[in-house]
Amino acid sequence: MTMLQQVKEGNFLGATLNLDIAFERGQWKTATGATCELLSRGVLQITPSAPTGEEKSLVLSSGVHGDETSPIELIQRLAEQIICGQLAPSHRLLLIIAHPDAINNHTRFIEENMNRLFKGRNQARNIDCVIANQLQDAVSHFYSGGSASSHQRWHLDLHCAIRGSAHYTFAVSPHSDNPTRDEVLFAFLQQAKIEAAMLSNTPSSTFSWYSAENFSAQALTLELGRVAKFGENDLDKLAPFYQALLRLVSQPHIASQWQDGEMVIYKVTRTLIKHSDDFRFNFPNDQANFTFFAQGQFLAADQETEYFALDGGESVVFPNANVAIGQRACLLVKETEVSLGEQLKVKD
Ligand SMILES: O=C(O)CCC(=O)N[C@@H](CCC(=O)O)C(=O)O
Ligand SMILES: [Zn+2]
Repeated sequence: MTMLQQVKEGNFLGATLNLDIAFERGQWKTATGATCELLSRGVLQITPSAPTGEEKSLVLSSGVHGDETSPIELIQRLAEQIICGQLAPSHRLLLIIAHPDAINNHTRFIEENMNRLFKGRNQARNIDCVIANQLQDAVSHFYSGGSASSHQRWHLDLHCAIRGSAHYTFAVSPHSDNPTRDEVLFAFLQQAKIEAAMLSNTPSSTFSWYSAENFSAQALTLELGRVAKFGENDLDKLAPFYQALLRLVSQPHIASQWQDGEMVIYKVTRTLIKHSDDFRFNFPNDQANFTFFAQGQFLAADQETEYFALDGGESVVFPNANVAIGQRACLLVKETEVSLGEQLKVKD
């Protein structure tokens, strides 16, 4: 079967991962009248049957890290429902299974962490850089074809965490000076029963940051449970998220009111960067995300620099001493109150 035949039968994932079959571009209509366009391997654009120009342009990406499989399974499920005519989208969608080589390799990346390669054009020194460049182009092209309002541009980049976590699901809102924290985005998180959200305080070079910074998109990295192999994910635990996603995709509008108090909000207080191979944490490698350290507790050391928890204590997220030098070794966060309004803002 050709790639296009497989995708038209609903097997977006199988066709994407089979590197023995050549990529084939193609366009077709589903039974609900939606138009599907396979733009490149793992990149499927869907246009609703009667676009008004006011609908959302929604990027849903998975597989930026090859070993984070539950989001990939969810994107396959969504693609299949749309392709097979069981779900009629009300919005423009760009469904992405990002890194077939890393997925086939069952690893986070091949040579470089792709989710640090979205700050602009990369020199094509390896497959991770080549794909990151292609994805930047795909997203840029997709947003240029949608509504003029940046509030209608959304990007949910779906991941899962390497370690256990006090919050099974949580969101990372990238930092941008653009208004990318609309109330309706956080209302969606609550409808999806996402347990916590972290508000970043400095720019990063992640895929969600790319869309927020360059296109003012309502963009988030979403952590959906814990890394497991294909077939071993407990997708029932992600059912509230998937049901909310189906409503987001299929309904013209979702309820926009954010209810204070139903989701724990953290602000990022510090990003610890690994400056040398001597970087080490003063806690075990498998320390759970959001573990709290009281003020003054020794957290980490890097050559002569020592890091201690600051005033009121801090919680650690994504600790990883094995990252490349110059990259983020962890985030330190603190629970915070936010003010309600059109945009979520940290109360200082
Ligand atoms: O569990 C971990 O340590 C990593 C999970 C993961 O891949 N997280 C993303 C977060 C991106 C962001 O900060 O928006 C990553 O590290 O790339
Ligand atoms: Zn990830």
